[in-house]
Amino acid sequence: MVILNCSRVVPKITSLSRPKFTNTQPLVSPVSRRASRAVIVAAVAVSAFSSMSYDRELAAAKKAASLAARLCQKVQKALLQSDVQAKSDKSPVTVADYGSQALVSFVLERELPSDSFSLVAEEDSGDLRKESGQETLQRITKLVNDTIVNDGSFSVPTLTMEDMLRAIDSGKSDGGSHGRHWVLDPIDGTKGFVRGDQYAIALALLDEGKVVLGVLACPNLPLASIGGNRLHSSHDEVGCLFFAKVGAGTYMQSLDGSSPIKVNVSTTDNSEEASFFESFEAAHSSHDLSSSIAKKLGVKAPPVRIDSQAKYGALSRGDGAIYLRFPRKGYREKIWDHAAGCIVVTEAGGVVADAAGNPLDFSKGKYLDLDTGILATNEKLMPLLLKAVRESLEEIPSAL
Ligand SMILES: Nc1ncnc2c1ncn2[C@@H]1O[C@H](COP(=O)(O)O)[C@@H](O)[C@H]1OP(=O)(O)O
Ligand SMILES: [Mg+2]
Ligand SMILES: [Mg+2]
Ligand SMILES: [Mg+2]
Repeated sequence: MVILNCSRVVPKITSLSRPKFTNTQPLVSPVSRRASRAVIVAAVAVSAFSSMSYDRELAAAKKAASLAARLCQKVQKALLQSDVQAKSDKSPVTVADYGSQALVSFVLERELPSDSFSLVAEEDSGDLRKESGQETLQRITKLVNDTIVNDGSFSVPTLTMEDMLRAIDSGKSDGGSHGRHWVLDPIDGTKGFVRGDQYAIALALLDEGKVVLGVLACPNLPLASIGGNRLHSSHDEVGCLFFAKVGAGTYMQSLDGSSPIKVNVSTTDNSEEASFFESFEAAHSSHDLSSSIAKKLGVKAPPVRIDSQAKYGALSRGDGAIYLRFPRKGYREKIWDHAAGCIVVTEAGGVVADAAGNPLDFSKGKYLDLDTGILATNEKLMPLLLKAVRESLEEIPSAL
């Protein structure tokens, strides 16, 4: 049995050689201006949804993500090596990914019984329906039932293995531009989860193709800032719940249930003091490209490398000012990897765009159809960032 070292939950911070560049002039090209305008037009369109309240949905989403976080914490604390299985794409998937998805689906359906329910989620029950998946399915069923019983707010008979398969498969919706669809990554950053590092339960709601609310539960993220050169200790209090509703701002509370505080992205317009986030896994995002961009911007601080949409959460409270993500050519971004994080950042005053400056479009089904990469920062830095991205992509196209 492998027990993960759970005291090692503080994100690892890898250093980057200090750039010597002094170029800080914000020479905004017409293309960058057009791209920035496109993002602003999209923001105005989203404001049409601000009049809706979505209060019930947000309360249900917070409850679902918090309970799923509890289940995941329990599994991460005593992760059996045999919990890690290979899916066809070779990514590790654990009983916690399935359990989290079943639990979120169960809670949303219970809390919002009158609504028609559509869920676009990462996992499916295919492997669990095979003979070889029976033991795993039993363990998932026990985990979910234990979590529900411990919570004490649902009076339901014990859920069966068949209930579990149904709950997981209710995440088979394709989403799209009509009606409402929940979007779920039951564990975002599974590699971080398996390593004992950062991960997130990411849940969002689409209404007519727009993200109208998002919740990010980050069980291992310190409540205090992880930005800059701050030193972390294993005594830092961890466990953050970020939530955002269209037109209503972004808030953070502890997963233990403290009062929410409003959070805002960094307001710096000085790119030299803008530290940035990127994937821990170099295979998920080109570190060469972000290093080149950082040099052009004159960024002095080393990158903060952590797994999952915890990066969007940290950005939304100003721990750093930029998030860069450049997957290898051919990788297709999924909506559940960005929907919750995107609204958490935009409602905190940030901007999220692809490498051409276009806003992300969540209305096209499971995948995001985008140009090259994803960037998030504040409105003041975005034009400068887009220019640095364009130049770096021209200089080192082989980075992707
Ligand atoms: N080859 C890949 N390139 C880019 N992203 C990937 C790749 N494989 C998995 N992912 C997904 O990228 C996200 C992790 O991003 P990051 O590296 O920023 O933490 C996760 O959603 C992860 O999926 P999963 O939800 O299965 O963990
Ligand atoms: Mg996965
Ligand atoms: Mg993911
Ligand atoms: Mg996942």
